[in-house]
Amino acid sequence: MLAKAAMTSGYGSQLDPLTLDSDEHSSECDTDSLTRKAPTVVSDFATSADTSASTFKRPRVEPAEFSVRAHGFKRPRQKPCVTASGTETPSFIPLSTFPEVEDANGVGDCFIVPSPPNPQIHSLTPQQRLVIDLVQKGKNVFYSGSGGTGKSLVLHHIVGILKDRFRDEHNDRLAQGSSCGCCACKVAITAPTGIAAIPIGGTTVHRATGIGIPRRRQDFNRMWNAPVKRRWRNMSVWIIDEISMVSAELLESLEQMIRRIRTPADLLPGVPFGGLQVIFSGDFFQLQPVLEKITHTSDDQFLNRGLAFEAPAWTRAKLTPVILQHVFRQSDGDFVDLLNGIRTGENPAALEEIAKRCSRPLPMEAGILPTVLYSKNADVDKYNHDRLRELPEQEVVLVAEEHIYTNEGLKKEEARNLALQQAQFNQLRDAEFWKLCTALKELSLKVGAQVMLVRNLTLTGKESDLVNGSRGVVVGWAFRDVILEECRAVLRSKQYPETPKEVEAQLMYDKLKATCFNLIPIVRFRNGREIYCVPERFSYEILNTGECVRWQVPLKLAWAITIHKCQGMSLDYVQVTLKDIFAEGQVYVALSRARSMEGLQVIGNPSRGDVRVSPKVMEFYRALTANEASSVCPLDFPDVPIVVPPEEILDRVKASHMVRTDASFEKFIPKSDPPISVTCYHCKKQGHAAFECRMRPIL
Ligand SMILES: Nc1ncnc2c1ncn2[C@@H]1O[C@H](COP(=O)(O)OP(=O)(O)OP(=O)(O)O)[C@@H](O)[C@H]1O
Repeated sequence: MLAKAAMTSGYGSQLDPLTLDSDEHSSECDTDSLTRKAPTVVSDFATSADTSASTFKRPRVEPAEFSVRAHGFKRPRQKPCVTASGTETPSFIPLSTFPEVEDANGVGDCFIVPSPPNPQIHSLTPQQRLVIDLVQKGKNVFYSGSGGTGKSLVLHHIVGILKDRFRDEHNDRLAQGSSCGCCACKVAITAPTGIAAIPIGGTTVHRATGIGIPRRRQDFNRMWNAPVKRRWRNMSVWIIDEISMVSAELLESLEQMIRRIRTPADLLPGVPFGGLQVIFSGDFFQLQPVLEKITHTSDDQFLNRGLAFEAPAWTRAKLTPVILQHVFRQSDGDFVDLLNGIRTGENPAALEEIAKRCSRPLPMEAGILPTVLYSKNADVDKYNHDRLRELPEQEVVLVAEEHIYTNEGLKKEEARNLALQQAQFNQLRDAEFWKLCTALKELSLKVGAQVMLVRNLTLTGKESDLVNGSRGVVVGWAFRDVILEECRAVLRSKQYPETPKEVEAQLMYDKLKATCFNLIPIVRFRNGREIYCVPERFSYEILNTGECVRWQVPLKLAWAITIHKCQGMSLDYVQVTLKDIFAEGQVYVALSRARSMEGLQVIGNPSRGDVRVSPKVMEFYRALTANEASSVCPLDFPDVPIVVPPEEILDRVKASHMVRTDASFEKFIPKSDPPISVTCYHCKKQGHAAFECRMRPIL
């Protein structure tokens, strides 16, 4: 029994026996608590077959009169796996047996690097190429541009190039000794939020640096934790996407810590970022970091203040800036100009103009309503919930199939081995992935539900026009058996080279056979295309530990989402509710998701006063484009107080020619040039020998 499946087994018990697949998975599905009548198969349902470009007929089942809460079933494997309680024996399924990780993230000891997009699909603009050239030359780069200029696309190319620069293969043994040269160990791909990190195959800045959610500046000392320290000493390149959401205080504190970790004590203060190549991508006109609420007034409190370019570390990094100019998301030049006027604050009246032109209700196209954007979570949840409830159809809850694969197998029946497996299992079980994965653990759908893809689909083995953010509507349900049979019929006459229809059938067949989902939603997209939306594999690997896998239908309800969640998305059919706007850049982020004015509706009578742009950001970009020094002064942050283990202090003390001044061995005075003011105390509170060491600001 697979471990994660065991964790969700409560849902695996509601499968209708009538819908069981005849293959080997079926026997594993419990059938005890389902109370429903047999669904009827309506074989000729496809009402929109005329508009569908699909190669498959879509026989539909009517889920009426039954309560379905099924599909995420325990999947049998050849080998048993450890449970949450550790009562079963763990399985060893080498990661190499799995297909390439599609949305893996760097966590734990290492980073998994995603495959780059096919470079032939897009020809890059000269500016996009320039960014890549600079990266290849080893420069520190900050590249920016308005929404839709291809920042994320360039990032994927950069990752591909770095993958070529460093070895592909991870060396476990060397990694222990801190010098594995594989790309995963050498490149930290990060973003400030999980939502932004997952699509680039990265991890959050907080997780990569091991700082968690810092409340006090002292919390940055978590970076001295041995594996984190080792990782950052070994790292060569640090990528931060959506840099606009990283605060100056965070960047400054991390830079200080990374520099100290990477610089031998006798060479302090060292070079910026300890010599790491840094690549920052983002648009400061978009969403900004959320300021911590001040709960108490302590000197040590971490407040997440300022924008990244206000950090002294930003100046020290000597970044080469590149501004991408060509907007790809929207093809209508007029719309691009209006959006840019709102983005930079130069033409706030553009908001009124867009609102006027886009105030009419959007027609329902192919049964699809536009996605509604709200600024607040509560509005979104309520809206989606209400809309789903209003639908008269039977609700079906698709429960994800989840698995944990630990790296450590049952090679030896040793207690140590089992303990390691348990530790790996615990780490995987607690991974952020389960919370942040874009595929939901439980997806409630009804016929008529407005949905959105949460991943790009490769239906015929190539990139399709159905991408993350594509809008659709659930038009029916199909039985797994029926789809499998259809696939078999197509594949029976398979020849080489395969036709797109055969590739599609094979991919669909494989995905269905890999899971136990017995009802598959049929979704019609805005372009009229109608598909079986079969489960996809979402995975997350922690190097040297194992892999978390979630199989789920790649959809989410899309009547509404928050503006913060939509940063980075392209939406083809969107209704923006401009009320309760509370952040700078929020109006621009909301409107610039739309691919065209035809697909945009604005609600709420906004006025030019609703356009809020930070004067600091305006000045920053003005100076950048004019190639002048910005008048925005770096903020002044006190240096991070360092609490390091004694051996670190002692190394530093020795290397900095510090002398002990008292017999109790608790206080040191440095004699170094440049002078570093260090005071070390025995840490009695923590009950072990640690020292607090205050260093003077190193600039
Ligand atoms: N050189 C190019 N040729 C063709 N299409 C491109 C090119 N660069 C980007 N695009 C397309 O433009 C769209 C927007 O790109 P992307 O999401 O990378 O923009 P972005 O700058 O990251 O946007 P945002 O700031 O809103 O996150 C995508 O569909 C992408 O494929």
